[in-house]
Amino acid sequence: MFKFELQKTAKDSKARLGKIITPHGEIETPIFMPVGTRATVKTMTPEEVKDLGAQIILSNTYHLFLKPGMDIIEKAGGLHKFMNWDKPILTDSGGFQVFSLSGNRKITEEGVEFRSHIDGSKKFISPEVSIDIQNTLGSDIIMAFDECAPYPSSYEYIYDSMMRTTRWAERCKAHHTREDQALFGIIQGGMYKDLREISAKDLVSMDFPGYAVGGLSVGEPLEIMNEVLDHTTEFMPQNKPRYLMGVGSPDYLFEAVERGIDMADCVLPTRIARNGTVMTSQGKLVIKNAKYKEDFSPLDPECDCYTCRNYSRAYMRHLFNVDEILGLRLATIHNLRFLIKLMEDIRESIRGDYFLEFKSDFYRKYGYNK
Ligand SMILES: Nc1nc(=O)c2cc3nc(NCCN4CCCCC4)[nH]c3cc2[nH]1
Ligand SMILES: [Zn+2]
Repeated sequence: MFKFELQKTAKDSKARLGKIITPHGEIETPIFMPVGTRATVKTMTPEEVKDLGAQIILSNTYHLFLKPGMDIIEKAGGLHKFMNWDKPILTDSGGFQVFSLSGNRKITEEGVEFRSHIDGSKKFISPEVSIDIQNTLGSDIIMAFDECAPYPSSYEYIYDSMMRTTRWAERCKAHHTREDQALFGIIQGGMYKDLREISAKDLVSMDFPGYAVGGLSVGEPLEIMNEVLDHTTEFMPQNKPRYLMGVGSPDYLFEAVERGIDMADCVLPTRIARNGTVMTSQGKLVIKNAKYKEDFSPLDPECDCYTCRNYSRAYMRHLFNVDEILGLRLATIHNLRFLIKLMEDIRESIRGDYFLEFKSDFYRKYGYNK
């Protein structure tokens, strides 16, 4: 039902090629996963997401639990049917969202009491509740219920939080029964290398089919993320997928792949698209800038997406200037294609043993002065 095949590891970095096999299809790694938090990749139809080359999308337990609620999704026959997406889906467990979205919440050993960010009503999620929700959603890869501690946090806080997350992971594993879903453990430990090692070893001993590195991309400098990540992947099994949560700009993706990460997700490309910022091979571009008023070239001359093949920067600037919905869609198509294509090129560079050269060429053109 769920399998990971490690196909190649680079000689001069920890970058690797792999393939994940799930009941809804195969996923070539390294992979970027578009986010469809509330059962839609915002402004895109599933067919458009597929045409962009997306192999798997992400959705969120927390949001779907609140709206439309599990009753409706159950009656719809699960999330795939409900949203008309027949490829793999990964669902996050609600841990991050509860801690980052709802204001007041109470964490106990049992779980987390919080108020819905929609109507303020009292809600409760525990490891068992999170697993039950994800079982109902029917996603192919589900995540353990964890606490993503804020940055910065004290050593003591991270230690207690990480140990509780490990106890919650045990409860998730004990409660999860669906054979056709792969439950990933999530490694915590903040920015403390010794705690990352403890968390990784404890979770690896529970033998999950895959592991995520949580608690990163929470505002820490990229250098710190890199250091913590480089250390953490040392304790993650070679033969299982490694998923870095919440990462989605070109540099973060390159740095993560270089340190042995296979999967990543982020709302960034779709979110910045909706406010008119697009990623191009020459760096980011804010389309509302007056300098594009009469620029009839495509967003990115090197891009093969529908938007770049059919529309100009001047037209895109016009659409954003007059708040036309088409602008949101065309910019989203471009940004998603840009990252999906980047991951295709990264996979090709690992296959051909030129990943590090590809990375430095890309950084130079994109304007990263690293
Ligand atoms: N269950 C769970 N556990 C985590 O530790 C976690 C850690 C995460 N870190 C992020 N970062 C997202 C950063 N993102 C950047 C672009 C704007 C919106 C926020 N997402 C995460 C999701 C996560 N989910
Ligand atoms: Zn494009």
